[in-house]
Amino acid sequence: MTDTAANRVSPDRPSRGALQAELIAEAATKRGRSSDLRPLLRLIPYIQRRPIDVAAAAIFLILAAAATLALPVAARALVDRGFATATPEAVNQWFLLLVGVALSMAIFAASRFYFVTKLGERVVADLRADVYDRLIGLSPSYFARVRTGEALSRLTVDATLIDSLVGSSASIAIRNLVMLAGGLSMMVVTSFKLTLMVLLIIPLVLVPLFTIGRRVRNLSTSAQDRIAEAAAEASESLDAIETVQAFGRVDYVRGRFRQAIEISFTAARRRIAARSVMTALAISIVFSGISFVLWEGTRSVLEGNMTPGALTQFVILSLLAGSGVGALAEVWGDIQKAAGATQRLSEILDEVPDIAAPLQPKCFPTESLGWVRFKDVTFAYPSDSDRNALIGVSFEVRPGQTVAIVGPSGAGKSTLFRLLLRYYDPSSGVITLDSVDARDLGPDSWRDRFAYVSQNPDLFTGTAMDNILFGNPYATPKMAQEAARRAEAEPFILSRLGGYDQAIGDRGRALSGGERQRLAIARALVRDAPILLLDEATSALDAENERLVQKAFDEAMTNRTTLVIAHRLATVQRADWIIVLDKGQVVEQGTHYDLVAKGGLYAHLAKLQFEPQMFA
Ligand SMILES: Nc1ncnc2c1ncn2[C@@H]1O[C@H](COP(=O)(O)OP(=O)(O)OP(=O)(O)O)[C@@H](O)[C@H]1O
Repeated sequence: MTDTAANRVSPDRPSRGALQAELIAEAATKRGRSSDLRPLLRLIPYIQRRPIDVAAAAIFLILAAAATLALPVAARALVDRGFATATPEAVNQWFLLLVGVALSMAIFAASRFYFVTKLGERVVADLRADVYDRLIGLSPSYFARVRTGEALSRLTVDATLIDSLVGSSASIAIRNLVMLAGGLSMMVVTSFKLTLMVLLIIPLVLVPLFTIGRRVRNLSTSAQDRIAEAAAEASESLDAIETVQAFGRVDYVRGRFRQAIEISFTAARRRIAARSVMTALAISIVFSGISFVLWEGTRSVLEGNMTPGALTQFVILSLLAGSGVGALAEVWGDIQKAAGATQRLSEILDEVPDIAAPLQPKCFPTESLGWVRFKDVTFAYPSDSDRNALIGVSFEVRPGQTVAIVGPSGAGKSTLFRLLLRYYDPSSGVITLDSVDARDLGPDSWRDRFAYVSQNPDLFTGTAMDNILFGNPYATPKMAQEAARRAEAEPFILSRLGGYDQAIGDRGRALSGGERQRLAIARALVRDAPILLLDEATSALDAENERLVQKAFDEAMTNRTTLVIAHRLATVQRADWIIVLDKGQVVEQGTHYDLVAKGGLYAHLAKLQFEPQMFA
């Protein structure tokens, strides 16, 4: 981790990671469950990829359970033989055996914990990576349906739930199942009658405990919600403190906060009361049960039907079995939650990208001309399939030409770029580059031939050099510097940022609009792609920045086929050809002077949009 200001935390505050973990854990408690456990089958291939860990986990699971079950046997031997023979040596021996059993239990349990938890972390790491691989390859139409926040929360919260399942709940469940099966069989062997009694008592103990347990859980969620509401109330009024004070509503706000606090206190009191009842019930039922079995057992010992050691063994075994049932019931909820989480992650894994490579993708000719053609292209966004955003659009951009696309807002200019970058494919019609149909290629090889500068370019946290090389990971630092020079970005990189290797801050937010755009032009230049797509910023830059960006654009356009969504007079005047879009259709095309002379939509737009610039 680099030592940036954002990462430095004061020692008495939780770190960013700790806060994040807390938020994720809180969100996880509120996630829904699924009574259908089938989605969990989806995890099997991930588990199968780690056979050694699975084998080690299984072996230590069984060994740890066996060692735990050996403990009551050792206790029995100690009581029956140790006490009976009563020689100090025998007692020493039996205690040594007991310590030996306990020690091996410790080693097996630790190894089981290590392998099972490691397996869980591994499975979740693999699953997370797969989900992210899938997400980043999906087309923007997916993110029009599913909010980015939702996708991210699946990647964090749901993956955490699966983590806790594979890394702990599953291990608890399997361990307790093994113990329960082993414990019960040993109990039957030790005393069939007492086992029957225990089997009757266990549900008597557990049913009321679970009923109240569920109520306590619901009450504690509702108490947390009330606290969150009170906190939101406080934060809203503190944010608006000036308004609160200006309107003399301080007492009113105090009253409301007090009320919110009281409500949350009442919720908390209910939870505490339910918990107290549960504690009392738990202690009384469990101990009555134990006493009853002990009473019956002691009578058997007195009648000579059982040795004291066998009774000791039986009591320990039944405690182990009882806690096994309790643990199983407790993790049942986690297992259902993890099934829900796996289901949500599987939905992402099953998502098929809209744009996929054909089975037998074609290749571009090695020598790229940069010749773009739209042939009768019609397109509707999947989220708005009744309305065509482009209708029968045909035009061509010949190698090396600069073509400006103009049109009123909503005309379809950006949509045209989105089709060129293959975020979507046309509903009908064909887009070709150097005579190759876009649909005959994989999206990556198609996009390789394009460099794109958007209106408001995304930059990444990192250095200026990282950001330029993002355009082309194969470029050398020297090529990146050359690109920055041509994009007029070098002066501010050296002076304001302090060099190529200096961080540009959180996503370059501290850079001005012009600086961001010049860095983005450098990123596009280093890509050295045959087609350049430029989306001129509509927001006004100051005169100096405007001049620099324009120079950078001019440099980028030289010797390259360029399509530019134009907002400036200088750009349209310099373009070889202008395409005028309106309501998704090409309504005019020609040169600036032809189109002005024609007196159509372009002439009108030029008057409204460009002319003021002539006098600026
Ligand atoms: N993701 C989307 N889903 C549905 N409709 C969309 C989507 N994006 C754009 N549209 C619609 O498609 C039409 C064309 O939009 P587009 O963004 O291409 O216009 P534009 O010419 O670039 O406008 P502007 O100059 O304001 O950016 C508009 O009617 C718009 O509402």
